[in-house]
Amino acid sequence: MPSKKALIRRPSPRLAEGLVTHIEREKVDVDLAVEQWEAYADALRTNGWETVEVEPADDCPDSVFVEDTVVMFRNVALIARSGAESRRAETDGVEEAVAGLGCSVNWVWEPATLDGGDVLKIGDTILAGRGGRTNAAGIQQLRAAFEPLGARVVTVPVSKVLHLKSAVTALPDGTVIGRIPMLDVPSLFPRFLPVPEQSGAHVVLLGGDKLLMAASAPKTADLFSDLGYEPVVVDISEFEKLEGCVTCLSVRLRELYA
Ligand SMILES: NC(=O)NCCC[C@H](N)C(=O)O
Repeated sequence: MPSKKALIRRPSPRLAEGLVTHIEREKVDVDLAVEQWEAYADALRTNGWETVEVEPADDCPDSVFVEDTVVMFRNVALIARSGAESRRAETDGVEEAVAGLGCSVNWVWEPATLDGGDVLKIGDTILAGRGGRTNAAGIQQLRAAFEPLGARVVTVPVSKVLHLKSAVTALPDGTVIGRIPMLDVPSLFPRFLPVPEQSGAHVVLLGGDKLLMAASAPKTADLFSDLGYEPVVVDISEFEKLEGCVTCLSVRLRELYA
């Protein structure tokens, strides 16, 4: 059944200790991050999404990036196993949250690793990034979990950015958006629209023509407006310092069964 719920998770007081892999570390203002997170959650609610808070994980600096902990396909949740060992404890509260919403729950098992940020769904096609956080076994387990439900998993090599979705996301019509220098194999994305800013590669589809996106990509917001979309802009500067983007701060549940 169609549903409009979004999992979110309050930032840890230890957010500033979060992992940084592909960019220089910058000082994170945790109070500002909390304000930005609240504004992000408000933007979801204002646009028709009921937010569901996963129990905070204060000892896990990166726990606000809840997208990495679980992949949803229909009402089935696949609990991830991060390629970053320091992030594995984050899944505990997430299992409870998705089970509480009536999802059927599966797990990624050792030796597989998979971060939700490496999984981009476009209709029933699931693009899976094989990169620093997701290994081949992780992709096999993703396939085993979701292909029997009608998904088709397509693997994409990722080496230049943290996750597949750091490089690309997709517009409501399925057009993949990103910047070519960030892609290992650009030809894997048949309908591709280059965007002028790296953080413009990240959109959360809010429904209809609305695209949630970062304030750091104003030229891309203009481009999307010109194409007939309605950008909903949030400032997430403190999360961007930790290689986060709009997509990683929530998990949308669009087909709950209950
Ligand atoms: N899906 C995402 O893009 N998640 C961002 C995670 C950032 C976090 N500092 C990490 O390195 O795991």
